[in-house]
Amino acid sequence: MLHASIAPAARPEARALSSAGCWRASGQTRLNLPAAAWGVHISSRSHIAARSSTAAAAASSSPPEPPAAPDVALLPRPPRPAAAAPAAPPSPSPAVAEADMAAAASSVDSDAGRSSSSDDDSSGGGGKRKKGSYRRVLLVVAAALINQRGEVLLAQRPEGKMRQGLWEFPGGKLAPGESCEEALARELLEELGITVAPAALRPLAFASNPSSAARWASHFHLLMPLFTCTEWEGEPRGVEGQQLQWLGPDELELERLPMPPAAYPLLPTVAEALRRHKSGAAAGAAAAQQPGQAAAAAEAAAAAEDEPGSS
Ligand SMILES: Nc1nc2c([nH]c(=O)n2[C@H]2C[C@H](O)[C@@H](COP(=O)(O)OP(=O)(O)OP(=O)(O)O)O2)c(=O)[nH]1
Repeated sequence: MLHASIAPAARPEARALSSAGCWRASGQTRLNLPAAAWGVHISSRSHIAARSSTAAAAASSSPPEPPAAPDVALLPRPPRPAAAAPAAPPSPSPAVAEADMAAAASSVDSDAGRSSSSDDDSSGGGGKRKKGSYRRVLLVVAAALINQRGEVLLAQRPEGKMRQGLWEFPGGKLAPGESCEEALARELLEELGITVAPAALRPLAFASNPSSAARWASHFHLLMPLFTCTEWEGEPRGVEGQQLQWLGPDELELERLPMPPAAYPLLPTVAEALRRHKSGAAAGAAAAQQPGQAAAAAEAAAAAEDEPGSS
């Protein structure tokens, strides 16, 4: 089952998703807490430790009391020992193995309450998910780059990558410690050779779907925030040898290009954003032609920019 949810740019929770990394999967709320928040947990833990040692010192003079129950819900779980390597999927291709390694490098234990990144088709864990275990979330960030003609850029996945040949919104997985915006700015530089300021990325929507491979579907879930971007430095080019194409809203909806699973459900939302972008730009240009209407033109353009999901 695939579905996408629109997260208009102006909604604070959309920004919260991208910056704080908070989501719900398998009935569990997961928090990717900022360092400050972890500091709070650590200090509350130290407090508990201090309380325990005070209690130990007092034990010689008074009968031991049961330790005060900490608010365990607020404490990060201790990291679990590394799990045994899961069974590999049948006959992995070199590309799959490569993706798996990259995924493992950016993976953190989801049981520690943090994000987990692992490629949906390439990570192991076959069979049934252990009852009560967390589903791993593959967090991928992507960009709808919109040019002045109101077209969006699609890139073809290069040879050697999983799902090679499919057309996607440029982007990729987060590296450890990166915010969504930082990861996306890095990916856009690596893949397209363009420089994007993280502040120029505006949340538009997100895709959320289980692994497309049925056997992994109960283990992995792909979550992909999509940002719009209208300002960058440099001319986009396929740094990894990938083909690029700019598409208008109608082409985007009608061409039915082969795409990876999380891209399809986003197409209507992106097409809508392109149309808004174009009509906003046209309104601005028309107003500019009226004598003495330069301010109105600027206002119309600014209003179009501020519209949720517009860029
Ligand atoms: N970038 C991108 N990935 C998508 C889209 N739709 C979709 O299902 N995906 C999936 C395909 C992949 O399984 C995953 C992206 O992983 P990736 O392998 O491209 O990530 P990466 O750039 O970090 O690659 P690597 O360094 O691990 O080789 O997200 C999309 O529109 N854009």
